Amino acid sequence: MSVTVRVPAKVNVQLAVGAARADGFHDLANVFLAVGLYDEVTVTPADGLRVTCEGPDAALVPLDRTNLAARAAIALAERYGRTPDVHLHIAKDIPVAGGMAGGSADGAGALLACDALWGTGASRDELLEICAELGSDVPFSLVGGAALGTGRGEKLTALETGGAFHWVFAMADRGLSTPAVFREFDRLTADRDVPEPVACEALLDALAAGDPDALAATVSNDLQPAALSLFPELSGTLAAGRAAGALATLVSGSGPTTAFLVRDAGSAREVAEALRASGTCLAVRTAAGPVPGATLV
Ligand SMILES: C[C@@](CO)(OP(=O)(O)O)[C@H](O)COP(=O)(O)OP(=O)(O)OC[C@H]1O[C@@H](n2ccc(N)nc2=O)[C@H](O)[C@@H]1O
Ligand SMILES: Nc1ncnc2c1ncn2[C@@H]1O[C@H](COP(=O)(O)OP(=O)(O)O)[C@@H](O)[C@H]1O
Repeated sequence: MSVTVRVPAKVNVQLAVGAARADGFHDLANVFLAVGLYDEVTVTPADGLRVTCEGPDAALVPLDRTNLAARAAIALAERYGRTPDVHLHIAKDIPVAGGMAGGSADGAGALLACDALWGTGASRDELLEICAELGSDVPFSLVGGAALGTGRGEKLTALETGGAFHWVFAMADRGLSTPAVFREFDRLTADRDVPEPVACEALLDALAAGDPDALAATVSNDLQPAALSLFPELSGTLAAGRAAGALATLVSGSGPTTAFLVRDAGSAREVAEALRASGTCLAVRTAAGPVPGATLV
């Protein structure tokens, strides 16, 4: 018997970053939107713990116990006093190290799949607690939709959305390390006071209204200067998307995937085509959000 869970990628429509905390993390006002690009995690009983992965980026995914899917299975097994004897197979469509929370998606997916397979009866809150131990973005991968993440991003408040937002995503030819981007943020802000991160009211209103123009006017990412500093070529991709008529252009989270907000599915196809022709990125995808979080299929 196998259990499969489908989990979406995310884009951060607002990422406000505070000063580094004593534990090395940064307080955030992180407005997540789950978008329709998915990984699937299938869990099957086995003699021991094994991870396999398929997909265009599969070679970049660790298959040992550092894989977030493996860590999720181990964490749940430990809590329920069992051994994580499962084969975890990841069908990966979310770019790796791209700022779209692919690893977090696999962690949340494996957790939900193992929970269903083992019938642990864990409550939603218990699952969310394990997610937060696995990584700052993992709780959001479980819940999906749209949410404000505070603390290091793990404390979630669901947000209302008035409709679907359409996006084009441009994938880069290499990844960026999330800790390295936060370190670069610290370096770039070393000579000034970094304000407490707060969610932008106008942005929350734009989400609630389902208004892409209002959302475009309010999106922001405090990690963008750091990502561009480490990966300057991304400014060419952003410029190509802007020239193609995107309503807003931004780096997704810590990057290097770039995100382009557009008005509708037709504009998404046009901007995607122009980005492909620009030669400024490796691959281009379209997706809309919000979509539900980790879901049994
Ligand atoms: C930046 C964001 C935005 O959503 O996502 P990505 O763009 O990487 O997908 C997240 O904050 C990434 O979350 P996640 O990838 O789960 O990070 P974690 O495993 O918790 O932490 C990895 C490292 O990132 C840094 N980190 C992460 C979160 C945070 N609030 N402050 C930090 O300083 C720390 O250096 C930490 O050691
Ligand atoms: N299941 C997984 N899928 C992808 N990367 C993983 C996974 N488990 C661990 N990793 C590690 O996490 C790093 C960050 O991956 P990912 O979550 O895709 O990016 P991001 O944090 O930018 O959204 C990868 O470079 C990889 O070494």
